[in-house]
Amino acid sequence: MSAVVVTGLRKEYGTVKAVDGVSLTVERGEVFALLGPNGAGKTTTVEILEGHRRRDGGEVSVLGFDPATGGRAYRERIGIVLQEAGFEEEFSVVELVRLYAGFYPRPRDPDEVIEQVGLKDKRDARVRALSGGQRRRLDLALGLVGAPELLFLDEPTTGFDPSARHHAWELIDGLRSSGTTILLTTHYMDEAQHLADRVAVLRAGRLVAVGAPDTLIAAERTSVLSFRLPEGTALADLPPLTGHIEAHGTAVSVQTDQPARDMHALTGWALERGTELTSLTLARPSLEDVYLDLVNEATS
Ligand SMILES: Nc1ncnc2c1ncn2[C@@H]1O[C@H](COP(=O)(O)OP(=O)(O)OP(=O)(O)O)[C@@H](O)[C@H]1O
Repeated sequence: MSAVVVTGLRKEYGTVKAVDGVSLTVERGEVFALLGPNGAGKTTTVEILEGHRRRDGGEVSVLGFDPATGGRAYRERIGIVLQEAGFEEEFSVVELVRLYAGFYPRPRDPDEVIEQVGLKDKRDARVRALSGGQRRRLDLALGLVGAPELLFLDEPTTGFDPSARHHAWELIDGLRSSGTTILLTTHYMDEAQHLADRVAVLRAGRLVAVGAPDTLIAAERTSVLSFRLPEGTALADLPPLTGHIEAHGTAVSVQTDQPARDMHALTGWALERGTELTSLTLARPSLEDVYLDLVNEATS
């Protein structure tokens, strides 16, 4: 059984179609990232799955429950890490994690969770004395302490310093290895590319792509050959290339889906002329390139 099955999901606010017929499936044990520009409908979708918002149409099944009616039995099996959780400021870290542990039937050991999120040094610190990044780690600890089968992570590393981000990525990789299903939202494409088994790109309430990052990259974008025109040569002197050529001054880029052929033509041409192609690179597009293409295409 899949962890999440969504069919034809709809949510409207007045005339705004926040979610407009979204269908997707998240498999058990998968890390699934919802991507999309501000206002695309990510939070609305996730909150409906969490049981925090009512849907206007469509079917939703999460761990076999309808989140709208699943109640406590459902909430005990999921973990939610929100962007801005309001905490009891006077509690210490360990007190708060213990408090949350008490809400679940089979919680994890609070100290183990505190260590896992990298807050061991702050175990007895008051919440009000934590930095922004440390609060986010505490958010994560509170989401994990109930030993959830499915964890919702809303922009889990926003505000983290680079080393804290990498620590969070390792933690999420570790949760995946232990079989936890993770549904996350993020605006960081490198994060999605690193963590997610599959991503879904939402725009204006509709899905514009779903798939493994590598599959989307392979399907949507060509490779890019870049180099500088050798002195004394013009664009017109270049050999025939299969790709699309763009030039800014002497900087040339070729978008090609036949990189070996174009590279061969170009280097053969340069060798024949006895010139060097300085700063020649062949780059595979990143998920960010693909994402920008997808959300921009959808605008036009
Ligand atoms: N409570 C609400 N009342 C009215 N409109 C809302 C409400 N919540 C969201 N919307 C609208 O629904 C659309 C989708 O919003 P949503 O918060 O789901 O987007 P998002 O993809 O999570 O954006 P972000 O990346 O900025 O968090 C937006 O147009 C938003 O203005």
